[in-house]
Amino acid sequence: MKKKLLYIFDMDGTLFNTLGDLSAAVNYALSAFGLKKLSTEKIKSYIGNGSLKLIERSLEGAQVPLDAVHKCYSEFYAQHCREHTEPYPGVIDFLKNFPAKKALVTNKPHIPGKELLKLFDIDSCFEACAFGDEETARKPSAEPFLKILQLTRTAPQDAVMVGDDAPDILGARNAGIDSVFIENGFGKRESFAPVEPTYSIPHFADLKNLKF
Ligand SMILES: O=C(O)COP(=O)(O)O
Repeated sequence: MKKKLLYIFDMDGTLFNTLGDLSAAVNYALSAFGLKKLSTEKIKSYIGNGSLKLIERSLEGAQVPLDAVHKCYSEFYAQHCREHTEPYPGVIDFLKNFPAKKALVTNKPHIPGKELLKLFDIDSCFEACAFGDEETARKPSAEPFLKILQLTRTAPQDAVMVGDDAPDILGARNAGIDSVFIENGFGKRESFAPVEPTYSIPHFADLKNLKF
């Protein structure tokens, strides 16, 4: 297989362990509307398809206004997205030193997304970024991937998506891009079975040893 020229990364569960801050923000919003808090494991299973979907799933059918809870969540998370969040081992080194182009396709909204890139001083590592609240459809649509390929002038066969969840693996497939599944992120293989990722690695730190 040919060397990949462009690595496209997912954010939550791939570059960063954001679970602590995402859970705190979900539970803050649920409590503000008089609802019971959820376990971190439960919230983890609801992450992946953007912040509105995260809140819709977390409401578990409760009769409260979705938009108002989402606003409450988003305001809190924007203020508190840096408290427990850390990059996974090997992430910063790979982004700063691996000799390939890098881009981001995340379903995370741009405000906390950009905040984390700045916090860890990696915003200049990416040639192009697609966030979850932009005009293009979110993963698993092919749209954000096609936008990134166009912006970086890369052919699909020269790119690879690195992600931990169904929207990443399915979105890459929809765009005709190979994928690498990170096994210790937030997602589970069952969520995209019977589709298979092109490659699968236990941890992000294994990425630099992957031979295409
Ligand atoms: O915000 C989400 O729903 C998930 O974000 P991600 O695409 O970076 O995993």
